[in-house]
Amino acid sequence: MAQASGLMNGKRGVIMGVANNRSIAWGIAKALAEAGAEIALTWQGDALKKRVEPLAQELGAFMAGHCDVTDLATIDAVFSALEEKWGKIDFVVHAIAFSDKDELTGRYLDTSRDNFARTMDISVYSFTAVAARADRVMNDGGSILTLTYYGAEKVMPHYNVMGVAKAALEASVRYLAVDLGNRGIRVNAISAGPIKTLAASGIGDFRYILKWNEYNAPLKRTVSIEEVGNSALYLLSDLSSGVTGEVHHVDSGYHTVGMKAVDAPDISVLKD
Ligand SMILES: NC(=O)c1ccc[n+]([C@@H]2O[C@H](COP(=O)([O-])OP(=O)(O)OC[C@H]3O[C@@H](n4cnc5c(N)ncnc54)[C@H](O)[C@@H]3O)[C@@H](O)[C@H]2O)c1
Repeated sequence: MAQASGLMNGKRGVIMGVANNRSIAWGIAKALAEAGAEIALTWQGDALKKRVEPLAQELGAFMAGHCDVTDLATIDAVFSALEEKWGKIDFVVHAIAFSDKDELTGRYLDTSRDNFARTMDISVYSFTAVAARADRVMNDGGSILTLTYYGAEKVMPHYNVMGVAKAALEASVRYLAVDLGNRGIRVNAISAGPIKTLAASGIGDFRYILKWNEYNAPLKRTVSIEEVGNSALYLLSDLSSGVTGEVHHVDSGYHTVGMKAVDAPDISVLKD
């Protein structure tokens, strides 16, 4: 992406949700760093800190702190650390979601109240909580991005309560875009196609979902974290200065098709 070099010069921001080098957030971090951004990373707990630390070193990123979004004080602490280090920031990436994997299989109907509330808290409310804190330390004209999935729009096998959460997350993007628009701050989402990450491994029959996308998407393949990163670079840079409240699909075009492709094999569920 040599043509992107310098696009993010002078811009600073935080990327929340790197767990390892397969995380979508890591694909975004690499694209932004390559384009000249100064980056801060957060981590969830000591176990992940060990994985995130060497990745941060690779990009010269600032380790902004432990953040478990169920504990709002940890979000406050991260934004205080960013303010202390940089004063103001220009972008925030929220790549955080969680649901009990026992409920990411079978019927949506069987979702428990506890897991429904926890899934919504971690995967939806946290975005609003982060945006509220970002508002206080963000330069006018900043950009905020979250990650969603097509299961928000259409029923996907096993996605269940996470689909309901992503629908609410996408609605949050639109409401936050209005709340922050008067300062020129933009709020968007990338709807990524399926990618094999730690979070995705909790979803039932995920290999089948990957294969189905590969056979039926217009581009006849799945997407990489680098491709999501490059689209994130557009949404976080001034190239997209007229774009807000948008859900941008980076899914090899899968969301445009209505049926199995005529030339696609009629596969059945694949077991690991
Ligand atoms: N992988 C896919 O197929 C796919 C497709 C579309 C959208 N997404 C979305 O992309 C985002 C990133 O997921 P990923 O696939 O890169 O997986 P990942 O496992 O690499 O990242 C998920 C991140 O969420 C964080 N997280 C979970 N609970 C948290 C909490 N309580 N507090 C703070 N952080 C918490 C984890 O620490 C981890 O860093 C998620 O929102 C996911 O729903 C993923």
